[in-house]
Amino acid sequence: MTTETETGTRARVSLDAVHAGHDGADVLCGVSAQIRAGTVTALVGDNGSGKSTLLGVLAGTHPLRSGRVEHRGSHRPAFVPQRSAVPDALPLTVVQTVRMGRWARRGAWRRLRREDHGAVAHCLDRLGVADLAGRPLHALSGGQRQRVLVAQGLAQEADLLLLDEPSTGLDTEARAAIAQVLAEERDRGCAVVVATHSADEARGADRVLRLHDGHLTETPAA
Ligand SMILES: Nc1ncnc2c1ncn2[C@@H]1O[C@H](COP(=O)(O)OP(=O)(O)OP(=O)(O)O)[C@@H](O)[C@H]1O
Repeated sequence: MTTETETGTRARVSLDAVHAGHDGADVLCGVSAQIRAGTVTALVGDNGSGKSTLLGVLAGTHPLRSGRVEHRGSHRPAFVPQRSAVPDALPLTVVQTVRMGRWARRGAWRRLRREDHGAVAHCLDRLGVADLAGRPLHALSGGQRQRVLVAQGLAQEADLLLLDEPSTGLDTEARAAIAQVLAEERDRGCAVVVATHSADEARGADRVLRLHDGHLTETPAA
């Protein structure tokens, strides 16, 4: 049986000498890392340094040129994309968007159960968007839509949660709400990786990894 302590120290995902990129050019040049359960890792680096590419590799959606990625979780990773990566005109309401997060557990288009609806309501509540549940996504502000995407990620109840700049463009209250839910996810044993340009978000993490010139280095968390 796995104890709490072991859960807290086990790697949810390991990267070994990963090379990956776009259009023939390597963006990640031999990246190795272990992401442990029950931690928040901030992924920092300049624009174009490869943070989104690395999140795609961790999610298992971006192809490797060489190296290895090993997942040890029991569910598919949850990935919360940058708001700009999601079309503004998706014909979905807020609650429908968050319900899609449950498909990771039930299978796409399957009938959701009472517990799924409960989980969706809880996630809407945690991100402060319950009162927007019936609104179409395209009728939301950018910050509201960003919170809905995070709620969709939470609804997956994954053991590896990857977020691409979730706090960009958010007001102070929304940033604090996201910091709070990420800490809660960590406390339930989830491995959280958050790409960020925010010094505050990096300061709140257990660990900070910096991408530069295709290489990943650990920087002290302030
Ligand atoms: N679809 C793509 N096709 C070609 N090149 C790409 C593609 N996506 C990213 N790149 C290139 O890969 C490199 C890394 O991009 P990536 O989006 O991973 O960086 P990032 O650190 O997330 O950047 P930002 O902080 O601006 O979001 C950049 O040089 C970028 O131009």
